[in-house]
Amino acid sequence: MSNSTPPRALTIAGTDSGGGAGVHADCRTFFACGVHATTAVTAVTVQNSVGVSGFHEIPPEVVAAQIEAVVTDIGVTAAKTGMLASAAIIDAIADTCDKVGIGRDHTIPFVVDPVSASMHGDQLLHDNALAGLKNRLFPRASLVTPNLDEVRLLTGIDVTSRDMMLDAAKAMFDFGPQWVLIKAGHLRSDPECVDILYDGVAVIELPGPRFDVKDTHGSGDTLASSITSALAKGATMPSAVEFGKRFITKAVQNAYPLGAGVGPVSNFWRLSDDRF
Ligand SMILES: Nc1ncnc2c1ncn2[C@@H]1O[C@H](COP(=O)(O)OP(=O)(O)OP(=O)(O)O)[C@@H](O)[C@H]1O
Ligand SMILES: Cc1ncc(COP(=O)(O)O)c(N)n1
Repeated sequence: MSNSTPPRALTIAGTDSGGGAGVHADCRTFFACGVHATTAVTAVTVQNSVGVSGFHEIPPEVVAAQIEAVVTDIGVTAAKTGMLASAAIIDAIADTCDKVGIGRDHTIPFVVDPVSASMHGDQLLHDNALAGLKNRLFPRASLVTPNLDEVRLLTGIDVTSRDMMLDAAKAMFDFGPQWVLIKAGHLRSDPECVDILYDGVAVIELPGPRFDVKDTHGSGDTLASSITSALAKGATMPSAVEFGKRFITKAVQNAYPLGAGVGPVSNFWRLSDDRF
């Protein structure tokens, strides 16, 4: 007897030694969603609940080789990016995605989370890499998932109300992705957390409660990797994002304290159980 191969997702991202965000959050989320996790590590961060004190970049050719090794043998049914660190790594990823068939014009859906800094404000992407994100990755993306700080950095739009999120979505859409998801986590004046999904025509609101919690480390990664999990199983973009929104809402609700700083959202809320 042999069992069938499950859906496989690839995360192209940095590690978080504290285990709250990055590759760790992505792999846990893939696992919780019943998806086999594969990785292409871009950088190793020195990180805990208080912040990021440094990182070591992986050579671009090693990042490319990881992607190629995984896709050509294991095959992946969806891929996502997180921390990418440098322009050279972004170039290597874009070239490799074209080579192995990842992206909006290929069969493997590609979620690009334009991570620029940690929630503590520590920079995770060099300033000169923003052009690479815009010119090389966004046009290949099936979905881009900026938070409001990333929207400001990439488009100059300072979103201060729910109405302005559509302006942000339109400006991000002009960079060439198939879909845009604007995340409302940083719109703290809003009593709810309503994210917006846009494809140039449809505007889909993703409503959700706003929980009064301090432990939200890894929320962006967890949302993007739960969406990627649903895409890996063949979901359409609107239903993948609706699934992701349900997943992250429960993950924030079940966030837990860790260390002296900010704890992570729970990627394993679905598995919580009091039995061994
Ligand atoms: N306090 C909250 N209560 C409920 N949902 C939240 C809360 N904060 C963030 N979210 C949700 O979490 C997801 C990630 O949003 P956010 O805007 O915080 O992204 P991010 O800044 O990239 O996350 P990160 O904290 O990893 O940097 C979104 O779906 C958002 O609506
Ligand atoms: C390796 C890595 N990737 C992503 C984040 C962003 O997560 P957060 O905004 O919650 O700090 C991070 N801190 N570290």
